[in-house]
Amino acid sequence: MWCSRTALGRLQRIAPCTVTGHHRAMSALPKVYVTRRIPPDGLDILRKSGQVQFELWDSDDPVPRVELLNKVKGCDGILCVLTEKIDAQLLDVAGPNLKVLSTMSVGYDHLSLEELKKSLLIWACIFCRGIRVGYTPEVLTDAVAELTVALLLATSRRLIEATHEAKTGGWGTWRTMWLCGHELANSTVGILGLGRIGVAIAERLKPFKVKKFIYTDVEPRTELANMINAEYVSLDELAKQSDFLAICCALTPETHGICNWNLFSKMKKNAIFINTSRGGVVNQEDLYEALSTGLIAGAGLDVTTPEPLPTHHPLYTLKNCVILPHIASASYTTRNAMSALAANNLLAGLRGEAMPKELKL
Ligand SMILES: O=C(O)C(=O)CO
Repeated sequence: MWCSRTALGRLQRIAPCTVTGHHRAMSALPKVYVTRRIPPDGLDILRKSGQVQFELWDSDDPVPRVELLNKVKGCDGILCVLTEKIDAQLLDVAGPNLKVLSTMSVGYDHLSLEELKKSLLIWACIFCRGIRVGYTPEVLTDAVAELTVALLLATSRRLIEATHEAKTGGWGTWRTMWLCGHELANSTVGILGLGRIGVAIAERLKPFKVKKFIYTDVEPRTELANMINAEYVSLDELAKQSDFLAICCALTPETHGICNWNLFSKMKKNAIFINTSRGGVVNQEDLYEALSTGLIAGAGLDVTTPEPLPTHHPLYTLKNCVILPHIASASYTTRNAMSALAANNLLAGLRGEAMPKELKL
């Protein structure tokens, strides 16, 4: 149901699905479905715009797929988060009104880009979906880089193990080699996938007296690399030379499972592997083998496959594996900035204007 604000009080009681919108000439306003309770800045922008009537899945948990498919029918715009799979089925159900998809994320591996731009043959007519896509790069770079450094230090200096020992009586006396880790001073830091986030990580690590930054990507990224004085190397060399390896690449068919036995077996025994990109770039069985056999020293993962990683997963049993629940961008400032940018992308797209951050399809 699509309603005016006057009906909002009544409808809010049937949470988590809340209806809201603008009550003047409601039927004329574009219809938008927001697939999650997004941070307040973005919601305020949508509410105050007077430009759309929107319905929101007012919950911290993902909207069930059946509900999602039901709610997107006839929508002009969708604002989603990274847990929603935007595929052919959803786009078919949404129908030809859908003009804009705005995701509150920098990653877009949950969107089927091919389907978004596809032409379809319906009743002998060529119908081009031509859906424009907004996303949220840059606003989360600082938060993700900061968390990556925190995770790297927590893993390399064994902070989680250490607090556990202190709390559970393992702290006997000061011991010469107890809980020793690996330090950044004089190290080589490797970056797999050099973009804004990789540069921001390197800038933060430099004051720790890192000796050398190296990176690999599909091709040299000279301008970005010059900002951090990083050398372009092959994937093999990256594995061989890195004392710390930060994974910063997008998940694509080419990077799916790229961190596998082949990579781990070339890495140094003292190497620390850090992933804050997407779980799908890692072969987790191979990582488990590498960590449990001492092939590499440790891993810090903010992302896994699946998410959430089930509590019985073998990676949790390893002391040298620190697992976080996908929180790299989770600062109040950043999540609000992401929601505001997602809202502004959506509104600009619906007005037929250039979006502040539009994905080139
Ligand atoms: O924006 C993204 O892609 C995320 O993973 C959230 O941090």
